[in-house]
Amino acid sequence: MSEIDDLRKQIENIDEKLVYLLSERMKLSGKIGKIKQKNNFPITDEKREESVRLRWLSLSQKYGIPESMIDPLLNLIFSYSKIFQINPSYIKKISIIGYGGMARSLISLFKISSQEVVVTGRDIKKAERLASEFGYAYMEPYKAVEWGEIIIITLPPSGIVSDFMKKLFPYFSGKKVIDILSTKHSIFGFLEKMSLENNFNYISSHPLFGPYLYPVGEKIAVIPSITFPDSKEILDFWRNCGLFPIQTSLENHEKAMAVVQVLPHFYLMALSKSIELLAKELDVDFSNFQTTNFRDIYKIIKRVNDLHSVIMEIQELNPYSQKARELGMKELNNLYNEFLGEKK
Ligand SMILES: C=C(O[C@@H]1C=C(C(=O)O)C=C[C@H]1O)C(=O)O
Repeated sequence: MSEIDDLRKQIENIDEKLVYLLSERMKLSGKIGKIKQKNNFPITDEKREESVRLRWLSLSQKYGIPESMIDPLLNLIFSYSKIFQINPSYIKKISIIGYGGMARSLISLFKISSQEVVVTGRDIKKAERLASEFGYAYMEPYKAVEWGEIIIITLPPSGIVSDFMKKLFPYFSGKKVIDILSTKHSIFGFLEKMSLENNFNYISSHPLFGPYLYPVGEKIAVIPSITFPDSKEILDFWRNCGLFPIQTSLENHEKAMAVVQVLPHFYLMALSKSIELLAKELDVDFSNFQTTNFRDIYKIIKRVNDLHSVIMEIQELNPYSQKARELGMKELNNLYNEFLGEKK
């Protein structure tokens, strides 16, 4: 056996141990998941994740492994560890109207929590493609609505008030209906009215995460309406699928979104543009000089740019947007003047 073959054999032995240890770690995580479920604790424990991360960092120093390996490895381990903590205790029939990124994200969650799902929408091809990605089926709109116990509308505001939906609402009678918009302001009132007129139970939800796969342990805001005042069933439903639901009111939700979405997006859009302009004006190619902080910020900027239409929708529709932007401008100006003052 050549020396390389011998070393490769040793690597294979270690790989087997690594995979075995990963499976043992996942089993322990699953046990913790059962205890959390019994006590209604959230799956994600950020404090614990931070302390695990710090421990890994100090171990990486001890054993001479580059620190930069730790974050990507641990992020992957945490997300799969949390998948092992989902213990669905019941199965629901869920009809998804729409086939965008958030529909995909939620369907991935329904898949790993063993829920029954059909996908529907105006474009049969797109709905079929999304459904089959997870081994689910397409159903035509009226049938899907009739089949589902829970109807989740994942359309943008313009889709919710469209003729397509207006024709569909009469078939919603007796169903539990959820929208997932980031800005509820005008649409909440519209859907509440539709639910009164068409005799369905409307409860709004807002996933507090982006359109990525398997968002286990993430939070989702739940806002009851007149036709679905007791949110317990839907809080339970989201918990059963691996999310951490937070009940709130329409007003409180919009205020919170002004703080966590409107203001940061506003700054990030301006930052994105200013970075581009400054580099042009200074005539510098900075791509080889990205610091770790800059790389992280740039990743976020890229995500914000990728979600441009949703982000503009939030800026437009959130009732506290103008206030958030005014305050943001004022603070930027104050900071600017402070630096001017220091120079004098
Ligand atoms: C396993 C747990 O659940 C989650 C997964 C963690 C892990 O894989 O180490 C840590 C914290 C939690 O977000 C736990 O709470 O300990």
